[in-house]
This record gives sequence, C-alpha cells and structure tokens, in this order.
Amino acid sequence: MLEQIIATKKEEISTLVLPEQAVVTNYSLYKALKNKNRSVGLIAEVKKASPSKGVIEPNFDPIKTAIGYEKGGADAISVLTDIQYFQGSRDYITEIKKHVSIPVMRKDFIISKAQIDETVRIGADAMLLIVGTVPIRELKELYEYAYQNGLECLVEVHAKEELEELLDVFTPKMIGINNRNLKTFKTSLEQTKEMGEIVPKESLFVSESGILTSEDVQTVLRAGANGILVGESLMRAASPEIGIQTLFGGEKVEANT
Ligand SMILES: O=P(O)(O)OC[C@@H](O)[C@@H](O)c1c[nH]c2ccccc12
Repeated sequence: MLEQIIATKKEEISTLVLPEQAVVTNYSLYKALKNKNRSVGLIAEVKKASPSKGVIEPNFDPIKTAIGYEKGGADAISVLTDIQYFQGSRDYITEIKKHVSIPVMRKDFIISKAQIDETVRIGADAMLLIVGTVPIRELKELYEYAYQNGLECLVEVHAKEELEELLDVFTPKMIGINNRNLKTFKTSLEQTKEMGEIVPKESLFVSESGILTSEDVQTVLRAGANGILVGESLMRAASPEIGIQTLFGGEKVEANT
C-alpha cells in the first residue's frame, strides 16, 4: 500500500504547480503540545475517508469540523490533504487557517522539497514526515529544510526498528508513533507501549491512530505520550465537541495562555 501511495505522489510531484503564498498567522505545534489543554495534548484530525475504512463521514464539512475541534478544546488540528487515498485537498488547509487560531498540520506523504514549498504556500504550521517513505538521511534533509522554512515536523514511525534507525541518524523534536500497521491496517496500542520506552526524553511523543475511548487515552498516557492524534472516532461522533468530550471522559480543559 505504502509503495503504491508513494508512486502516486511521484506522479503528482511531476506536475505540481505551487499555489500563491497564503497570508496566515502561524502557531507552533510544539508549543501547543507543551502547553496542552488537558493531561494529554490532542491533535484532532479532519479526515473524510481512508484506504482501510472507505468513506468515514459522507456529510464531510472540513471547516465546520475544524471550528468544532477548536471549540471543543483541541490543541491542534491535522488535515489530510492526500486526494486519491484519503479524499483530502490542500485547499482545506488554507480555508481552515482562516477560521481557527490553533496550529494546523498537513497530513500527507511528503517526499520532496517541492511538497514542502507547497506546504508553506498553503499556510500550514506543521507537516508529517513518515519513516519508510524515503531513506532516513533524506528524511533528515527534508526535516531540516522544513524547519528552515518555518514549518515544524512530526516524524512518524510504525515499528521499533524504524524508531531505532531514525534515532541513529537524528532526534526529531516531535515523534509520532503510529499504532496502525500499514500492511495489515490493524491498530494496536501495544505499539505505543513498546516504543514509548525508547523515545528520548527531549522529544515530545504523539500516539497516533486507533484511539477510540477514554480508556485508550489513559493507556497511552500511562505509556508516556505527550499527545494523541485522533481522526476516525472524532469524525464519527455526533459533533466534534461531543467526540472530544467523550474521549476525555469529561476532563476539564485548563485555561492556559
Ligand atoms: O483515524 P485514526 O485511527 O484516529 O487515525 C488518525 C491518524 O493517526 C491516521 O489518519 C494516520 C496516521 N498516520 C498517517 C499517515 C498517513 C495518513 C493517515 C495517517
């Protein structure tokens, strides 16, 4: 699956036309996770569909969802921009940035500097980089290029070996542990438990995927997660705010500035 997605990305990159620079105010994802509203930071994801689940929300309204996430006390928003596999769009980022004042992360398969230029132009605050999409030395170059251009990165790993390989080359400020096995599409919070132990203390770590209940939130919190990235369970909730409340079992949002 990942190989297929990467092949599509290479085609897209060959015809990529950069949009105009969006005029936006930028917010730091790192700071938002450090000053999280609750015991664990929430990155709430705007996600219409996925290869494993098909269409998750047929009445998809990305802006309304993003506004609801901010109202519900999310610390940051993740937006799927991949068209072919996730029915996303880069335009969603530019639109959402006009309506919220929390960091917005671009969730896509970024394998080239041209896509990073595009990510800056659409007004994103941060982006995802995935270990396994390009060799780790190239990933490091993309990471540095992004930061030079004012974009923060969440660097995602799926397996312990990937995390070890990554840490041999560089230590990202923010590491995402994806609980979903991209080959089988199964999610298991064991991934977070196992890998949380080897994340360096100086990095923030985010547990991603398959977080459905407040018990799941407690499980990854105990494993040391600073943040969680949640898509499907929030998209399926009656409203974004209700979804967030359910996930945190009524935990109060701390006022912080
Ligand atoms: O919908 P979930 O199970 O809550 O997962 C959200 C997010 O972690 C998932 O969308 C994701 C994690 N890493 C990715 C990489 C590409 C596309 C999607 C993803």
